[in-house]
Amino acid sequence: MNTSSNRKTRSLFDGEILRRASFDAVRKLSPIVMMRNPVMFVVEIGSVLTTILLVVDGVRKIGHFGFDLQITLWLWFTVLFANFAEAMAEGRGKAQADALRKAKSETMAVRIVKDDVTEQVPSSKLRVGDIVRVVAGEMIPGDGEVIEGVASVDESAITGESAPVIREAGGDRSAVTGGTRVLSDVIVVRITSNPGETFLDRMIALVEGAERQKTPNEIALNILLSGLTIIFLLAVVTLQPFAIYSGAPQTIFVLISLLVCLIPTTIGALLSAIGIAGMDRLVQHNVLATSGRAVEAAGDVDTLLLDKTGTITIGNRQASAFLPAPGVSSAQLADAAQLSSLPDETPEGRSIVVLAKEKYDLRGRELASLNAQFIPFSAMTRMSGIDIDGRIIRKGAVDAIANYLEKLGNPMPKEVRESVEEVARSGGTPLVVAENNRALGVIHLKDIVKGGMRERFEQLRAMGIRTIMITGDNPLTAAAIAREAGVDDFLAEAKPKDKMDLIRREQAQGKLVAMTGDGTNDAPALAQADVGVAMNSGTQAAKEAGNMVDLDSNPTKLIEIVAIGKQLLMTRGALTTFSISNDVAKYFAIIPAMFAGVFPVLNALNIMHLHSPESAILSAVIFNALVIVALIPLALRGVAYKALPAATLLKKNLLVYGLGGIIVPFVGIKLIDIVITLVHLA
Ligand SMILES: Nc1ncnc2c1ncn2[C@@H]1O[C@H](COP(=O)(O)OP(=O)(O)OP(=O)(O)O)[C@@H](O)[C@H]1O
Ligand SMILES: [K+]
Ligand SMILES: [Mg+2]
Repeated sequence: MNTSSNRKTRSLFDGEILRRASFDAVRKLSPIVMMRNPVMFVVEIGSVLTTILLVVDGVRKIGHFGFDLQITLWLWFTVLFANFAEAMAEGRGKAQADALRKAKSETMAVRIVKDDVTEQVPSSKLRVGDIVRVVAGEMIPGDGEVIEGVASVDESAITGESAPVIREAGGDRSAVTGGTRVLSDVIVVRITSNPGETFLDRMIALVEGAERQKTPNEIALNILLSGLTIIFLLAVVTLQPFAIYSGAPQTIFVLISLLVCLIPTTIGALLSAIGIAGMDRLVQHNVLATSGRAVEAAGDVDTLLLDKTGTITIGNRQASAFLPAPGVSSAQLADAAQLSSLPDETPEGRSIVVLAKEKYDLRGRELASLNAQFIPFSAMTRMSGIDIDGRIIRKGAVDAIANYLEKLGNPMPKEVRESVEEVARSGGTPLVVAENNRALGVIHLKDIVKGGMRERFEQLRAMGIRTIMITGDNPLTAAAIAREAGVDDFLAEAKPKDKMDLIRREQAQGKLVAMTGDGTNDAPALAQADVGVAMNSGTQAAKEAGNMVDLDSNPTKLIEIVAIGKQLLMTRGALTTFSISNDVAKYFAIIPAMFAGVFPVLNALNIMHLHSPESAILSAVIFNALVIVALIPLALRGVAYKALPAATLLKKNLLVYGLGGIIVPFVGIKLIDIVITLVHLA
């Protein structure tokens, strides 16, 4: 199955989506659903009232049936058009959710009971903590973390990308997703989510919009719109006594028409569609956002933090050379490096074992037979090692080993520092190896910067966003990579907490911070950031901490995310402006129509020269409904975004949507008036 073809080719106005949205528009008439949208709920109540009155008047044979019927119908259309807009926005996500459900097929899993004992269980029976073995050709039965082995995996079911990806134990590429397929080799996976709570389940709920919550901005705007609605409701209600007093009592149909024309129905109808369409645009870019608030925050981001390994660089750090200290042979260094790396399940550790084997013909040793204690790597200590037969071997980041040796009273020799600098200047990661209290030399870990980084960072700069690389690596390596990738600034030798503290400092200055990362050591920072984008290739912890996951694992995806966020904010602003200003014209259509009979001077307001009072009111109501439909494409696609200063954009939008909002209805209402007059005469 290929969801990406679905994702990328299904147009916004696909026939099937239109059909489904038409049904949904009717379904959404339920008052329980409508109540979430106060402006449109008022229109619905108005429609119900006019419908009842229409029947009562019909039975009693009073009123202008033709006019009243048309008003009633157009009021219902107004509500339906609003529902249709929302349903259209949900449409593409729903279609995508259907496709994803197909990937959720039941498979049989091989669960490891203990050591060599395995059993077959259906994937739906797997629970958190279960260990399963998956071999080439099989479907991965649930979300989990690879704890043993390396494999290439086809993740197209969720990413739509057909190129296989590497998933391996130990490093930052250890997370696997249920429903994806192992293409080669064997991996052992620890299951990390229960059935019904998997990534695929969450992804389905997300694209379908089932979990969508209103953002604080939307809630604030809704309150403002409700306030306006109440004010206009009071105005219309108090108008009637005045109208009766002046000898021109108005029918309920006319009063409700006036109310509906005055309240901000355009934005009320499109607000939710704008938000959903923004989230959907992200999905089209292979980004899953768990919070709408994060999408809005993305529109205002000032600072972007990225980790180095696996985000800016490919992240497959491989040992490429041993640089021994004076008086130490290469073989001796390789031996110690290999020994300390035998139980080290990180990609770095495994590559050291391989290099030692290749270069110095050191045999892979059987660890179990040796009486050894392993010290695993952690981002806190930035070291790993082994205690074996009285030998204490450590390897790790330069400053970590330097401190360690310092404490043992034997500082790192100058020659080792020189090797370190040589490796670091080339952008490689130097790992220093120490045995007992002595530095044996340096391992050169090679990594490469991903393609196209420099151009993308330049784009971010043009958008006014400052990029900072943060890494646990040493300052020299960091500087080399920062220069090559073209980031604005960097922070080296950072522990997980330092990453988080840097974000806090930026936020304390009132800045909105985005963070992109993949490792467990990035998780606290991803959680602290306003926009936390985890790479899909990253660890489970990183994916859970962030509020977005990039299925393409592309660190510069933030460019698109920011553009989509800005576009969302601008679209909402533009349509709010348009909505409020386009209600002005309707005032000029309806008020003269209501009172021209008793106050001929009000005819001066009838600048559109509408045919009759009835056609004037009807035209305004029809325009009010049709403008919703006319603006659906804009609400769904978003207003065009260009990387211009905020003030310029604001000025331009006020001109287009504010002034446009005042002029367009005058023309529109006049045209509708001409058409209905012609139809009546015919
Ligand atoms: N298996 C290992 N054993 C010992 N030291 C290691 C091992 N792996 C990495 N290191 C050292 O620890 C440092 C910190 O690693 P960490 O994973 O925290 O950050 P990083 O991957 O270098 O950077 P980033 O945060 O950008 O991903 C590395 O730069 C390296 O010097
Ligand atoms: K209106
Ligand atoms: Mg990392």
